[in-house]
Amino acid sequence: MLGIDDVDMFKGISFKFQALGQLLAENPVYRGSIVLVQIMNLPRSQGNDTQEVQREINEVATEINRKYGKPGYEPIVCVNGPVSFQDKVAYLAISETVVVNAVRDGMNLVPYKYTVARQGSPDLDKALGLEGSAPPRKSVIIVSEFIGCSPSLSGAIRVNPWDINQVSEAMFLGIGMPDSEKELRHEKHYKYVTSHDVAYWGRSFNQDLERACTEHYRKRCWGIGFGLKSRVVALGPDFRKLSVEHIVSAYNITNSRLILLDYDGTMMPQDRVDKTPKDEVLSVLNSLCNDPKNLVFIVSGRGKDSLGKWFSPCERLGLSAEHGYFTRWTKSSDWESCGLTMEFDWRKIALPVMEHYTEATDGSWIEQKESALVWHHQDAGHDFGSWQAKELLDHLENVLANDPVVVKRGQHIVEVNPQGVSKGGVVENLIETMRSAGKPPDFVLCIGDDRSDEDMFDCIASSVANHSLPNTAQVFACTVGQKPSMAKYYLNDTFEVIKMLEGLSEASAHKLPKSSHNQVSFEGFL
Ligand SMILES: O=P(O)(O)OC[C@H]1O[C@H](O[C@H]2O[C@H](CO)[C@@H](O)[C@H](O)[C@H]2O)[C@H](O)[C@@H](O)[C@@H]1O
Repeated sequence: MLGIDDVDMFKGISFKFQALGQLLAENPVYRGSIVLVQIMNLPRSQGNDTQEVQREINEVATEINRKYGKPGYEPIVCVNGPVSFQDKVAYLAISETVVVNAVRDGMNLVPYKYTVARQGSPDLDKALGLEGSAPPRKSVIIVSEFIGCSPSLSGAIRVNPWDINQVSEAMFLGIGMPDSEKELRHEKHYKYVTSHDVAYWGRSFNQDLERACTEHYRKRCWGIGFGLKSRVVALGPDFRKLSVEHIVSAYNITNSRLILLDYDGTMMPQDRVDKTPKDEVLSVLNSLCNDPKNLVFIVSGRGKDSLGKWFSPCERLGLSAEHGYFTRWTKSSDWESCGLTMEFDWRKIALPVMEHYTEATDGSWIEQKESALVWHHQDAGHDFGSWQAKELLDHLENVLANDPVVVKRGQHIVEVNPQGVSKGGVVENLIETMRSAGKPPDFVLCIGDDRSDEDMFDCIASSVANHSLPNTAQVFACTVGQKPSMAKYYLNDTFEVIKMLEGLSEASAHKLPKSSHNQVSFEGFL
């Protein structure tokens, strides 16, 4: 076995020695045959800490050699640098295993150099006396999970360098590994190293740079917010504030309007504790619903019971709950479920993971909806909650990789939804229903603040592109707050949203003949 490291406190050299000690303690059969050659490059600095590391390394090596060595055999051979390039190549080429056990490091090229050296060359074969009969190439890499090259070494045995047991087991595994497996692992690494050469990295870096520059010139940067909340966002040149005059004039000339409104963060401020809609909200929704040219839907991630209760004063309002898992066309109609066949076995996997994060994150909690599971962290510490949410998202994506679900972040939430259920699907269905009824929408207003609402904007953009909407349709996809979004328009907050909707309802009120207040519901119309 071989190690090549600088002598510094991050390289985990003494941990590596301790792991070898444990291996020899547990497997006396290896005493006399296993040798770890540790090449120690000269330290790059000469501080007290380096001397301390050197002292510790020597102590551990001496102790292990005393315990498990015998005349003519030392399990640990330290080669103090500098060691010439040729000598290093020679060591690399003949070592069965390389161990890179740093607790922190940059890229660390030792495993790549080892792979190339083990692949050899005709000259090396000649030097090793293998000319003409070169056997298949094989190698074993034991690598710390905390160093830059680790993710690119898919055939390596990855270890936590702090865990002496694990490193020792990895050595045991490497030593006993069948040659055929060593060959396969070697082949993987060699392919990677030879295809990801300097020219490859140069090209991909250049491509990234070009992509970033294109975006940079296409977008405009804005400084937004104050104090700790200030940030710079890059926004498309067409992204602009939704002007009430503009939308009202489009509204006035159209006859089949689809109005889609998210709830939390759009109609209801995120920070309000009582989520019941205010009277002014119910009133504006009712007057929009009263215009026979309008189909108005609340499209929310909320459950059907809350939405049903909150919007009970709105007879003609359509509700889409749990991101479209449930739909109710009017107050008097029944809730319909989305019709997809669902299996919910994934809950048994997702729930314990969420519970684990809830336990570890004070203030967080789990919401169990009929179709989805949601982990909330609004009341947890701001930074810690966001950090945990990122971790949880990764964790859930990993454990649910083979399940029919989508894991998403929202405002202070991580949500697991069944695949195929999204707000985008709701929009698609509504447009299709209006088209089938001979009333394709010539006006679409869609407002939302969150990532799940981006699915609606995406669907609207596709409907324009594939002509599901008439060419002349007036389309207003609007996000709440200035931030990168697929929407072309923004309004700053829920207050502006309600004001704008009031503008539309006034426009309706001016046009409506008095008798229209007795019109039929959209359920009948569609
Ligand atoms: O689609 P929306 O109408 O925007 O609903 C999305 C989620 O709303 C609810 O969560 C939100 O309110 C919580 C307080 O009641 C708050 O803690 C959280 O941060 C908000 O995202 C709801 O509980 C979720 O199930 C919805 O998906």
